[in-house]
Amino acid sequence: MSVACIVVAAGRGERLGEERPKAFVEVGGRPLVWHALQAAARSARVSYVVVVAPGGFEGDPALSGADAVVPGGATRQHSVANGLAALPPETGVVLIHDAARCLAPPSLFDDVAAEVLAGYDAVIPGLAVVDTLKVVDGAGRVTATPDRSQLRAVQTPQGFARAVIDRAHAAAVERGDTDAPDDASLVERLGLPVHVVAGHADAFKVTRPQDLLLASTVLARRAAAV
Ligand SMILES: Nc1ccn([C@@H]2O[C@H](COP(=O)(O)OP(=O)(O)OP(=O)(O)O)[C@@H](O)[C@H]2O)c(=O)n1
Ligand SMILES: C[C@](O)(CO)[C@H](O)COP(=O)(O)O
Repeated sequence: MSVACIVVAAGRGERLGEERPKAFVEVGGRPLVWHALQAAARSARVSYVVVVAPGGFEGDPALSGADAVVPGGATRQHSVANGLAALPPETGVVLIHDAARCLAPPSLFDDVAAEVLAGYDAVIPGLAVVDTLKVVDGAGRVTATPDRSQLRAVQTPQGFARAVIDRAHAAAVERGDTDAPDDASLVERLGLPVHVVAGHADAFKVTRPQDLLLASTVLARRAAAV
């Protein structure tokens, strides 16, 4: 079955605070989206990659390895929908990946795709959380302390049977949802199970300035290992 990957790269990156869109900020001399695209393309399972790009960046040389480039939308959910609309008809499995998780290794794409190919409709990588989390009300009062052993910090790539993710996004549009936190949450809304596999420490999301320092360190470690 054919596996395609959508790399969403159309966000502004407000929390990073750089001039240019976050996916085009460089680490190790290359834009974040270039690293993400390389990892997707190096996965043994992925045969087609669509990048969802911010306005004005569709022709950027960093995207030359993509099979297709489409424009982004106002929210991540809209950007993913644009990517879904651009998939070739033969696509049976869809991986959806954040350009911001630029150092997720190819093996993570392989692992997620393998589980979908094995029959799961929705597969997401997750890591145990390292902080104690609190539920807090509008007045800043703690209302609960969830059992940490049941929580996971989830990453991308998230993988789906194509028919399921198409249906999940169509249902979101019907409900009027526009800004889902992730794609798996839309599958959850259909009442379908979502399967969690082991995430990877390198699949962290570049969100704030200090994350760029971590990304540089990871790249240096990889360069030293070869
Ligand atoms: N309209 C949007 C918003 C986000 N994304 C992508 O979704 C991924 C995860 O989003 P996030 O890390 O929150 O990126 P931004 O929305 O750019 O960050 P911020 O919230 O700080 O502005 C990123 O790869 C981002 O480019 C997108 O393609 N289209
Ligand atoms: C999709 C995601 O990366 C899974 O952890 C995350 O939900 C994106 O969140 P953001 O609000 O766009 O940073």
